Amino acid sequence: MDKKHIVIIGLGGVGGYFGFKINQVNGSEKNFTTTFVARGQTYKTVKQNGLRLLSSEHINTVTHPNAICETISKIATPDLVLICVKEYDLEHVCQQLSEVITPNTIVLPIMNGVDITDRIRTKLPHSTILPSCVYVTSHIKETGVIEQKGFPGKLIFSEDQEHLDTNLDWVLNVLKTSEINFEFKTNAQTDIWTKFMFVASFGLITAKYNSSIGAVCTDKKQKEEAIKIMQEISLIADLKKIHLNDYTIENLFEKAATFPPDTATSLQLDINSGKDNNELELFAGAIINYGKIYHVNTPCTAKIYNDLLHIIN
Ligand SMILES: NC(=O)C1=CN([C@@H]2O[C@H](COP(=O)(O)OP(=O)(O)OC[C@H]3O[C@@H](n4cnc5c(N)ncnc54)[C@H](OP(=O)(O)O)[C@@H]3O)[C@@H](O)[C@H]2O)C=CC1
Ligand SMILES: CC(C)(CO)C(=O)C(=O)O
Repeated sequence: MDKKHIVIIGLGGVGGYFGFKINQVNGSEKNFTTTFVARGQTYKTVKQNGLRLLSSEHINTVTHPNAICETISKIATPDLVLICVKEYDLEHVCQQLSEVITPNTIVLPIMNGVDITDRIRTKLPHSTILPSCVYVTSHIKETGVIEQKGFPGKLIFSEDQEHLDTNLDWVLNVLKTSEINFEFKTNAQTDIWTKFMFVASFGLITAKYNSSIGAVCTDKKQKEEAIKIMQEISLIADLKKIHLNDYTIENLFEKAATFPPDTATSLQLDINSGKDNNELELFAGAIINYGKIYHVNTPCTAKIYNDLLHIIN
């Protein structure tokens, strides 16, 4: 049987972490073929030196893929594509992917956001797309070097309700042999919205105060603002018939307490480092838009959205 071809697009915090794990096990067992897609200096550095992951989970810190491409157009017959980019790059990635995928390619986005699967489906209408969410604390330490801190990253994903006949056994097997901490579900919508509630509230507040997950848990003002954002999201989720439990907000603060207290969020890092792009629209923009659609007032999110626009501009 032909070896499966696994492609990881984006070697940042998330793609670098999960891509490293998948590739490292492949390095020793060679059960499948891996291609990394990276651009610019990341492409050059990883091509030359391999991908480095600094993590307490791995003693060997370097891994070399079977192939590395600078553009998606160079990928041939992928069986599984992990999309690990920021949301502002998603449209472009999907556009390019539409030229190279086969009818059997499975797409697994590993990103934040509640509408990622729908957005990919508009560009790749015939593909199997696995809805997911992820908890991990990892970032680009320097070009080609990813640093991961705290507990092992956790991926939660589900089958595609529109492609229930797609065989996912081999995908689950790849994740298992790669020692990736994952949960596979029939439906992951509740998990995706719970994660959204977590990252949108902690992301927006840490970005506004340039603080940390620990500070949002302990500072009275930051915690109150985070809770208000969570309540706004919870009202929207209710109207969308996404069933969050009565203790979700409490549980999310318990979850936050399991992160190293000084953990920064990805939104905070992007906004406070003055990057040209950030995921403010994915978080605050989405809450405000859903609020308009479902007639839910979102004053706290709107205020922080405006505060952050001032910081950015
Ligand atoms: N980091 C974290 O701890 C967590 C992040 N997330 C979410 O995961 C997603 C990914 O985030 P993260 O990994 O942190 O983002 P990063 O910015 O660290 O990495 C994204 C990478 O994708 C690359 N990229 C973008 N477009 C392309 C392309 N067309 N071809 C090749 N490479 C491309 C970027 O390249 P370049 O460097 O050239 O811009 C960048 O290196 C986001 O939605 C984020 O919110 C979720 C949980 C935790
Ligand atoms: C909050 C965190 C670190 C949890 O995984 C995250 O998703 C992000 O910063 O994007």
